[in-house]
Order: sequence, then C-alpha cells, then structure tokens
Amino acid sequence: MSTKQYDYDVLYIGSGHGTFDGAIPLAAKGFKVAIVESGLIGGTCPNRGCNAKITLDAPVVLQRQFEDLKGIVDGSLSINWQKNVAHKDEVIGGLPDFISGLLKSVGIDVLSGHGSFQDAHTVLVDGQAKTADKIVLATGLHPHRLNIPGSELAHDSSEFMNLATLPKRLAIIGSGYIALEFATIANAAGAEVTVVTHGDRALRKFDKSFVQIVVDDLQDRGVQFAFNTAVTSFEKADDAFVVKAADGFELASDWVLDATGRIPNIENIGLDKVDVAYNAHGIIVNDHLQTNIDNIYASGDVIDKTQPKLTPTAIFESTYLKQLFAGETTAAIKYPAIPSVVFTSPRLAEVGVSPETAAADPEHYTIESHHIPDDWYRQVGKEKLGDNRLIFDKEHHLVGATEVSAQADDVINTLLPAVEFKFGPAELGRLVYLFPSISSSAFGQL
Ligand SMILES: Cc1cc2nc3c(=O)[nH]c(=O)nc-3n(C[C@H](O)[C@H](O)[C@H](O)COP(=O)(O)OP(=O)(O)OC[C@H]3O[C@@H](n4cnc5c(N)ncnc54)[C@H](O)[C@@H]3O)c2cc1C
Ligand SMILES: NC(=O)c1ccc[n+]([C@@H]2O[C@H](COP(=O)([O-])OP(=O)(O)OC[C@H]3O[C@@H](n4cnc5c(N)ncnc54)[C@H](O)[C@@H]3O)[C@@H](O)[C@H]2O)c1
Repeated sequence: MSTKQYDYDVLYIGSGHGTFDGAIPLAAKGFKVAIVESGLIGGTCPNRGCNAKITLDAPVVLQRQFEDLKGIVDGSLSINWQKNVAHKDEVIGGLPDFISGLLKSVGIDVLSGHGSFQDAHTVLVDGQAKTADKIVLATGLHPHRLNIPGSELAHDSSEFMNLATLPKRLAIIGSGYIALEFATIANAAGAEVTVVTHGDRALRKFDKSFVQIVVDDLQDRGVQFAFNTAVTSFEKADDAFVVKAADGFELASDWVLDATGRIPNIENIGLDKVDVAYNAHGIIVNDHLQTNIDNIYASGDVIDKTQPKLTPTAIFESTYLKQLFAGETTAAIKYPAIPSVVFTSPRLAEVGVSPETAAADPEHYTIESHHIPDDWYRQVGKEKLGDNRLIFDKEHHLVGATEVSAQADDVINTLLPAVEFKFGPAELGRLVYLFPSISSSAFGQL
C-alpha cells in the first residue's frame, strides 16, 4: 500500500465532496492521504452552496404552507432577512471544523494553501513541495462573470447569501439554478426581483412545461422576467445600479446578482507543466476518472462530463476513486441515475428519462401524467400547484420521473431506487410504505 518513495499515497487538491467522502474511508483503510485546501474545508456545498441555500430557504417553505392553509390558520408571516442570514451562519458556521475533525480523525494531513503541480508526483503547497503516488484534482468551479463594462458592480451567489440587508430592488442575470432559487428566496423576503436572461426560457436543462409552472408562479408573486435580453453593461447611477441591454433596455436596481453559470478551476494549478489535458468545461478524464497522465485523476465539478455537476455526483466519484485506489474495483465508473432538483417553491425535481425524451420516442416509452392537487394526500396541506409525469419502458419498468410540487424532492428520492434498479410490477408489489406519507403518495401513482 504505502509507497515509501513519496510523502503520500494519495494527495487531493480541494477538500469538497469530490474529495472527502472518498478520502476519509481511504485513509481509514491505512492509506497515507493529504488534502490541500486554499479556502474553507468542505468546499462549496457546505460553506457557500447547498447547505447555506437550503437554510435560507426554510422560512420560504413555511411561508408557502402557511399561505396554502390560510383561513384555517390566521395571522401573518413575514421573513426577517437579517435573522435568516444569522441562522444560516449558525447552521453552517461549524461545518469546516466538523469536516476537518473527520479528516484528522483518520490521519489525513490537511495542508492549508494553494496547490499547484511542480511535476506529475509533486504539488507545491504555497511553495512547499509535497509528493504523492497518486494526485486527485478536485478543485471545483468558481462563478462566471460577464465580461462587460461595469462587471465589477455585480455580485456572486456567496455575496448574496451574506447580505446584511436585503436590497429593495434585486436584478438577477441568468435563469439557471442559482437565479431561480435566489429569486424565490428574495421575493419571499420582500424584494422586488427581476430576472434578466439572454435566452427565451429558464432552466434549459429541465422539461419546458414543468419550468413554465415554476416561472408562472414566480410571476404571479411579482417576479419580473426579461427574456431574450443580453445584458451589455452595468452602470452606477446616483441611487441605483442600472442594467443595460440592447434596444434601450434599462433596469434600475439596488443590487445585481450575476448568476450566469460556474466555470472550472483549472487556472494556476500547473496543468500545462505536467501536460494534463483540459478544456473550457474542465479536466478531461477516461472512464476511470484518470487524466491523460497515469497517476493524476480528477473528481467532482472540475471534470468535463455529461453528468450534472452536483454534490451527489461528486460524492459518487470520490467514493469510486476510493474503491479504485484501495483495489476494491478495477471496473470503469458506472454512474447511477442521478436526480436533480431546483429548490424553488414549488420544487422542480427529476430523475432518469425526461418527459421530453419519452414523448419523442413513443415506441419505447409510455408516459403517465398526474395532476398533483387531485391527490388526496396533497389536499391535506391544500397544495394548489403541481404536475407529475412518470416514464415507463415497454415492460412497464419505471425509467424516469419528473415532478413539480412542494414535495417534489421527496417524491423523486422515493422513486429513485425504482428508477435505478428498473423495478417492474413484481418488485413494486413488494414495497410497502408508511401510510399516510409522501412516499406512499408517490408510490400510489405507480
Ligand atoms: C449557490 C450554490 C448552491 C448549490 N446548491 C446545490 C444543491 O442544492 N444541491 C447540489 O447537489 N449541488 C448544489 N450546488 C453544487 C455543489 O455545491 C457542487 O456540485 C459541489 O460542491 C462540488 O464539489 P467539488 O468537491 O467538486 O467542488 P467544491 O466543493 O467547489 O470544492 C473545491 C475546493 O477546491 C479548493 N481549491 C480550488 N483550487 C485549489 C487549489 N489550487 N489549491 C487548493 N485548494 C483549491 C476550493 O477552495 C474548494 O474548497 C450548489 C452550488 C452553488 C454555488
Ligand atoms: N439545486 C441545485 O442542485 C443547485 C443549486 C444551485 C447551483 N447548482 C450548481 O451550480 C451550477 C451553477 O449554477 P448557475 O445557476 O450559476 O448555472 P446554470 O448553468 O444553471 O445557469 C446559468 C444561467 O446563465 C445564463 N448564461 C450563461 N452565460 C451567459 C451569458 N454570457 N450571458 C447571459 N446569460 C448567460 C444561462 O442561460 C443560464 O440561464 C449549476 O449548474 C449546478 O451545477 C445546483
């Protein structure tokens, strides 16, 4: 196992989910492991991504439930922005130390500093050389910034989640995950939100008709959408930041969020020095997550891949690398069905074959549609919105599910094993769920 020639068996650059979920069990097996991190331990998801966002979203969920049950419950409910941000800080504040403690408990050396290659087996950590048999690039992504005049006047998602005061008028550029999730949170807390996007639709990776339900609901709540509007500049006026686009478009706002995507951290890490192949989408790897240089691998968001760049994907990859390095497998990585969810309210979640793909291929797929408010269980909370489509293959195995509803994330999680393992009528007949519950409601549709 241990290669005395090097300081470490495996050295990871980056400490996010692309690293630690696999590095911890690897070190526990006796491998000598180091992790180089220039920022907060745990990376994006715990510190400025999933965990922070879902904490800020919690009062929005409550507000929606309250709204649906209005008349049965009385009074009013508003979100205190400052307290919400403070609560988020309390929830996530201890995570770097917690994760660091887990790493150290299995003997991992956590090296604080910027990592870059000196040669294929040597990484300089703030100038200090550390050698390893295998090196894993897990450097993640950073926010893309529009390259237009005034770009320095706009902000990113981390800055949004740390805002001491909620801006009265918020302009959000882009209409992907971050744009719509943050539009939801800011609108619920009382901001006037405008989403400005260069395309003709939001959330391009998701089924059009489901996205429309989310967008219509946000519009009903006062969020403005400017589609087909490519921003050309940001300008500072006396009392506003002005977003400008072609054809005289001008939008005055108090704060601008640039949510135009995230790009791989491939600069300044010495990739060219060791000839690791990459492109604008990230590091190029083979089906063993190995780069073109034998002992250098990549994991997580920094990989150029077709799978969604999400935490569950990063966890699966780091766990696969642990199995590969520990000799538990020699097989190529075989990705499972990876679910995704946009944490708007209602949520939009999906897994497997999409309704659009199924509709285009009726020879292979059948589609079943369910109007969520018709489900008695959703009537308990008086849910008004929602749609669900289940996709079956010709043997009636469940191969895909998409839902927009208040509980779409839980529904898709419930259906996930059926999609991954292609459950048919025989297997489905063996499953019983707690009743009443969202799981029994989800399976009741099958
Ligand atoms: C606002 C937001 C919300 C999100 N919400 C969700 C969600 O709800 N669900 C979900 O599944 N995903 C979500 N994501 C995506 C999720 O955070 C990522 O998929 C996940 O964090 C990827 O993990 P990673 O380890 O590949 O990269 P990261 O977590 O980004 O870790 C990379 C680490 O590498 C470090 N690093 C980079 N270069 C160097 C260097 N040269 N030397 C030393 N250290 C370096 C960085 O500091 C960073 O800590 C969200 C992302 C954002 C931005
Ligand atoms: N719930 C979740 O799982 C979740 C939540 C937030 C973020 N994330 C992750 O973070 C990533 C980044 O999120 P995001 O919302 O920034 O990216 P995204 O790819 O979802 O959306 C980017 C948006 O910016 C627009 N855009 C891109 N280039 C542009 C340009 N030059 N001018 C104008 N508009 C442009 C796109 O059309 C799109 O609307 C996601 O892809 C996802 O991997 C996941």
